[in-house]
Amino acid sequence: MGNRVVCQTANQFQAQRPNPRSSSSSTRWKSRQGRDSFAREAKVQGLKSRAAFKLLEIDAKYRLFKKGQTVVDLGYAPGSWSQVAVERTKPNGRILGIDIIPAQPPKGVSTIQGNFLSTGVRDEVKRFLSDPDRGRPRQQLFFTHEDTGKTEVHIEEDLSYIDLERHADDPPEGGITSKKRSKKAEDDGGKMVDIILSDMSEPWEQTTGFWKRTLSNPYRMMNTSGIPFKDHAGSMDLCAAALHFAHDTLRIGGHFVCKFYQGVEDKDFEKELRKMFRTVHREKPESSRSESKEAYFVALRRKAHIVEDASTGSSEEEA
Ligand SMILES: C[S@@+](CC[C@H](N)C(=O)[O-])C[C@H]1O[C@@H](n2cnc3c(N)ncnc32)[C@H](O)[C@@H]1O
Repeated sequence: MGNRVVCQTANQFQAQRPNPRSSSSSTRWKSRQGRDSFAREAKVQGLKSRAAFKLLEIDAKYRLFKKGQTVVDLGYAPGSWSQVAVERTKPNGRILGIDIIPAQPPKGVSTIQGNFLSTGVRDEVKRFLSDPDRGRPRQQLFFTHEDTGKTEVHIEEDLSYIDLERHADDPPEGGITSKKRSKKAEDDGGKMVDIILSDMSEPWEQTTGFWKRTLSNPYRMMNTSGIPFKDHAGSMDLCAAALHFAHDTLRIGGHFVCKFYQGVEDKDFEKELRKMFRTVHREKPESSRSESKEAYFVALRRKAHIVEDASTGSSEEEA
């Protein structure tokens, strides 16, 4: 089975890989080999990219996932974080991935293609999530911006007639009926997401590797510009959009994981996270390349009664 994911934590995996620091000669070559072993291992495990190990490492430390959760994966392509989320929330979790580029959705993942910085796309995501049952059987949405500014949405149901017949007598997923799910969503004031993941990085025009352009290997753009401030500023805009979305959709007690490129503005963003979440950590996973400024905020357990000030975008106590 091509899509089978055998999730192994980065720590378990780390035990098998060479320690780049232990070598005395050809250090650079060996350390590069060491890092590349994450890519090789991703292939072996049927994961779509080495990025999976960053999330596995974060999850091993903070235990983010539970069965049946709703997870939104921002910047999901090619899809290894979504694969981890599917595996960790199965059998009845729902995973919705959003990406600006087209990509083959991993098994069990619903996807929306669009720019998450656009309000229209974020509204489409909210509409999708507002039905707590939607996305449990896989659906794929293509959100296409035409030159005219018009939007087209196509939905594909993933379950065939035969699948539906086969599962007709199954008990409700995880014992939770659709009625109970709707009631829970109501109780949470319409907030229906348990975890928001964002591994988005501003896409820049690709300059090499054009021969790799396929749907299953969708990198048509680079993830960094190579200009530190540009990468930092772009990433802070993406983080802000993800946090704004969290205000509207994340349950009390829900978690938020967000990639950023370190720079002058990240402290202010961390302050905002601290207002909204019980604990906030900065993480630089082992599998994140050491030469990269990339890091992750892991914000745990959304507090109750914190709302967003519409004019400043800042978090404050509910009046
Ligand atoms: C590093 S990749 C994510 C890798 C992914 N976590 C995985 O495990 O396969 C970053 C992704 O963010 C997406 N992205 C960047 N800006 C975006 C935006 N404004 N809206 C949606 N997706 C965006 C990129 O297209 C890219 O696919």
